[in-house]
Amino acid sequence: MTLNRDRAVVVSALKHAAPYIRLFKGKVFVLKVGGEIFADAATTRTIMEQVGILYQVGIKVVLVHGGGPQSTELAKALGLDTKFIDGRRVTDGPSLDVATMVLNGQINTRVLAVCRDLEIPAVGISGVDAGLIRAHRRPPVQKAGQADVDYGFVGDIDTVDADVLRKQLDNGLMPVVSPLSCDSAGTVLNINADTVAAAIAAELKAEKLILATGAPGILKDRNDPQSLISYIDRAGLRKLGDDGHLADGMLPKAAAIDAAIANGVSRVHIISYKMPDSLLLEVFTNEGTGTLVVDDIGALTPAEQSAAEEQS
Ligand SMILES: Nc1ncnc2c1ncn2[C@@H]1O[C@H](COP(=O)(O)OP(=O)(O)O)[C@@H](O)[C@H]1O
Ligand SMILES: CC(=O)N[C@@H](CCC(=O)OP(=O)(O)O)C(=O)O
Repeated sequence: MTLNRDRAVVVSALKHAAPYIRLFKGKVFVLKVGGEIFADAATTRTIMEQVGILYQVGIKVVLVHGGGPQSTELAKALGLDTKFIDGRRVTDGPSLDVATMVLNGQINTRVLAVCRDLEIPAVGISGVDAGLIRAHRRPPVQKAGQADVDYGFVGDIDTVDADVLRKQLDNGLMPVVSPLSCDSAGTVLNINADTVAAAIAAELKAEKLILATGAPGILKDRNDPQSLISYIDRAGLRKLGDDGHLADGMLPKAAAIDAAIANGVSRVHIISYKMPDSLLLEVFTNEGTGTLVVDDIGALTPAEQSAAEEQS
């Protein structure tokens, strides 16, 4: 009896997923996974198993990883100070070495090793490889009433060469991208991983940009995990920022989301890796678990619109 019920559940789940598989087969998804997720072998495996399913059903996945907490940890072990301003790391020479070791070394390799075990044919790459990301060093930023902020070796993106990734995707490989980048003279630059993922998603004209993080999604009140916003549009997200509801790592994330949508990515999802199966639920069901950001709430499907109305 239980066996029959289990079989029925499996068959029903597959039937429900079938339209989404049909819709997304061959489409490009850019998935950014925050470094916190890779701090633990079990959470790493959980997210990568879900990535493996996306890959197996024919979605062309580009995985961009972070590594912020690990860079902070290594800097501390080396006796280096860490400073973030508006969610971006102030990166002096020694901090850049740390970021290089952590992002291109530790985290990228860790993800590739799990992919080997899961039989996902993944290739490690960073913004420095070929001409993937061309950036320039961010000039000192002026802040009203304060001294200029020099972020050091932090880059702002000029161009993304999507062909570097397309060649891999077209050959059935899954690029695993470290956000480290460089300028045309070969100066290595540190760039926030959400910023990199958004620029890549825009250049690849991705179907979706998915940001997996530790927060449940975008919160109306950042101290209240129950205040999750399920749907929001660009104007709403900007207002949230203007009203002071976004801080720390959510600042570059919100800027990246805004840039991705402005450049043609129609759906950006923020999901929590702490929610079981959040990636699969977001992709293969109509009821996501995190926040969906679109250009204009009016552009949502009727089912999504009624859910958005219920929420407001
Ligand atoms: N309104 C908000 N909603 C959700 N998270 C927020 C908000 N404002 C600030 N945050 C902070 O932003 C963090 C997410 O950014 P970050 O830690 O940089 O994640 P990641 O490393 O995954 O990119 C959350 O864990 C939370 O502390
Ligand atoms: C300039 C800047 O802030 N770069 C980030 C790059 C890594 C990153 O974004 O990692 P998470 O996604 O885990 O936060 C940093 O050094 O922390």
